[in-house]
Amino acid sequence: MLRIAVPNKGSLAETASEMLREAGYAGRRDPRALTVADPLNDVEFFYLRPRDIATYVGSGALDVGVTGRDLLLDSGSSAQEIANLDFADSTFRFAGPAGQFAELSDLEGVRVATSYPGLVGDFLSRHGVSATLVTLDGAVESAVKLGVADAVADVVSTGSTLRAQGLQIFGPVILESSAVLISANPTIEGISTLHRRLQGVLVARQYVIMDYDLPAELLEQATAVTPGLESPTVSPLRDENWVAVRVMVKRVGMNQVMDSLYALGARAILVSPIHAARL
Ligand SMILES: Nc1ncnc2c1ncn2[C@@H]1O[C@H](COP(=O)(O)OP(=O)(O)OP(=O)(O)O)[C@@H](O)[C@H]1O
Ligand SMILES: O=P(O)(O)OC[C@H]1O[C@H](OP(=O)(O)OP(=O)(O)O)[C@H](O)[C@@H]1O
Ligand SMILES: [Mg+2]
Repeated sequence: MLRIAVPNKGSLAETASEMLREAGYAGRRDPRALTVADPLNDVEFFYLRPRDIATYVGSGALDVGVTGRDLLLDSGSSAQEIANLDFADSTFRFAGPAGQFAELSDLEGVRVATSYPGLVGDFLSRHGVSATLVTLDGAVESAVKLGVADAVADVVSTGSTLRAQGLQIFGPVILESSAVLISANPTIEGISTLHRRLQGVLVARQYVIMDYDLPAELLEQATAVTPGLESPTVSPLRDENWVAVRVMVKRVGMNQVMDSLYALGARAILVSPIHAARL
């Protein structure tokens, strides 16, 4: 039975559980349950703090888990990233009071507040900067105003939390993060099925099926607009000057693709969602 760690709280929890449900696994009926058995799929879920997941998976106590790339690196765990799950995208950045810091070397000797001392400490030492880390649990952006640090290093998504505290990003990007699937031993039986199922959910979320009718002589030009993942399916129509094309298209930008196809001469352009996929 594959033992899977799932975030129980925070930014990762809801989407992780949603993706697993869409992939056909049992979810939590009781939102406070710590474990859920799913004998039909031969897996058992353990709902844990996202920060702790890399520790459980790295030690081999659990086989595989969902966490953030930033949390994995911060933990120093020996678990490896086996797939990008493409949600909870963020960047990890330094920030300070507007105008006070311009580059990384300005951090020499100052106090930097963070909830990710492992990640930030490694980054600073790799770049030869020595600063004093002030480790906080959260709401790190308040640390400067409250006088316990001179700068911060934290997760940035829209940047509105930083702005609201009068802080400005500076220096290099510490890390581009997102939710990831991790394991200490990716060859464990069952992990590849879980991985493929989650990839299927990502495809179903990111792509649509596009069908259209097209004068046959325009097929090369239309294929340049919608190349598909491998190659479009082309079927004959009763009118032999026309063909029907079926192809996968990225959901983002699909309206521009429809406009381009229409301008080229395609008609009856239809879009349908993908409910599940195995590529
Ligand atoms: N605003 C955000 N946008 C995108 N990802 C985020 C955001 N805040 C945190 N994350 C990501 O969520 C993960 C942290 O999850 P965690 O549950 O520890 O923190 P949280 O969502 O900040 O919850 P809390 O701080 O309330 O415990 C990290 O991988 C981090 O990059
Ligand atoms: O760039 P933004 O879109 O503003 O998002 C970034 C903020 O979101 C997270 O905070 P969270 O709400 O999890 O609170 P926390 O600081 O207590 O972790 C993160 O720690 C940042 O503070
Ligand atoms: Mg947080």
